[in-house]
Amino acid sequence: MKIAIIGTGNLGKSIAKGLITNNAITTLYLTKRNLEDIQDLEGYKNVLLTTDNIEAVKQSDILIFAIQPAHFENILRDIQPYLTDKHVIISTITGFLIPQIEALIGSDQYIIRAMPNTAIAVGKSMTCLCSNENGKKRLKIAEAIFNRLGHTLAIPEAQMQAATVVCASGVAFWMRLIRATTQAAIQLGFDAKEAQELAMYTSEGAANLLITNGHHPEEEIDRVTTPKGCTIEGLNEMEHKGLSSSLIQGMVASFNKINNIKKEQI
Ligand SMILES: NC(=O)C1=CN([C@@H]2O[C@H](COP(=O)(O)OP(=O)(O)OC[C@H]3O[C@@H](n4cnc5c(N)ncnc54)[C@H](OP(=O)(O)O)[C@@H]3O)[C@@H](O)[C@H]2O)C=CC1
Ligand SMILES: O=C(O)[C@@H]1CCC=N1
Repeated sequence: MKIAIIGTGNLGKSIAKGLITNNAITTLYLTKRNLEDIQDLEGYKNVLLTTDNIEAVKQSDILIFAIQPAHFENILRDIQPYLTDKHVIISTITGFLIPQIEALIGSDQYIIRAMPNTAIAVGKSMTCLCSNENGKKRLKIAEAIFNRLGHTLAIPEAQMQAATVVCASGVAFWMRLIRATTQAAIQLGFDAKEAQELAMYTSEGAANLLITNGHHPEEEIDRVTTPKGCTIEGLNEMEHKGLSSSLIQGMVASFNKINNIKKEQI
């Protein structure tokens, strides 16, 4: 597949790493105004770095946009004259709605919104997808790309803001939980490196139990909490201090902020 990533910053570079590692490209154009930060990707076969978005668009079929929301409109205006029927437009931009994209480049384009996360760099992104009417004809292509780089779920566009919080911002939320677990493990006597090892692999194991068994989390919790044991003592203390409540409130705050980003743009 001939893919271009327009805006190779934190997310764009993560997508590029995932695509390169998974051999999911025939050519990969990576664009940004200052190429210094992505020089490390230059040596890979069939990977081309350029500051020229139009050249990348002309040479590619799949266009993945990963610039900041404020830059998207101007870039779409610049590349619009060069779009043809071969192109699939994939936007990862937060809060930029399909009708806004259609207003700039036309509803006859194949437009898909993807919400991946930075774990795409290691082929483990949870990516939500939606499309415009025409884009439904190319949704399978987007699913094929992102399924190689993790797990996908097609959702209505109305749920895209919520998906951003749960999946994209979610990586940061989980990192903080893993970091806090590491700090506790250090206080309980492990050195920092071992503490992080324990935290990372325990969280991986917990997630995999749910993925593999399809159980509800409480079912797995019931298997661990010995009556009058140490697990329930710790778990209840965490809940007295507001663990679940604090997570839920934080995610709702994050969601409200996205709605403001959207308003600021309109
Ligand atoms: N970070 C994340 O985890 C996620 C981000 N997103 C969304 O993805 C988008 C990108 O986020 P993120 O990667 O964090 O942002 P970054 O700021 O890290 O990346 C954006 C990149 O765009 C480049 N850029 C700016 N202007 C242009 C231009 N005219 N042509 C080509 N490239 C340009 C910038 O480089 P330079 O200045 O050198 O041009 C920069 O590296 C955002 O819309 C965000 O909402 C979605 C899901 C997850
Ligand atoms: O924090 C942000 O606004 C972007 C969107 C999701 C992840 N990063």
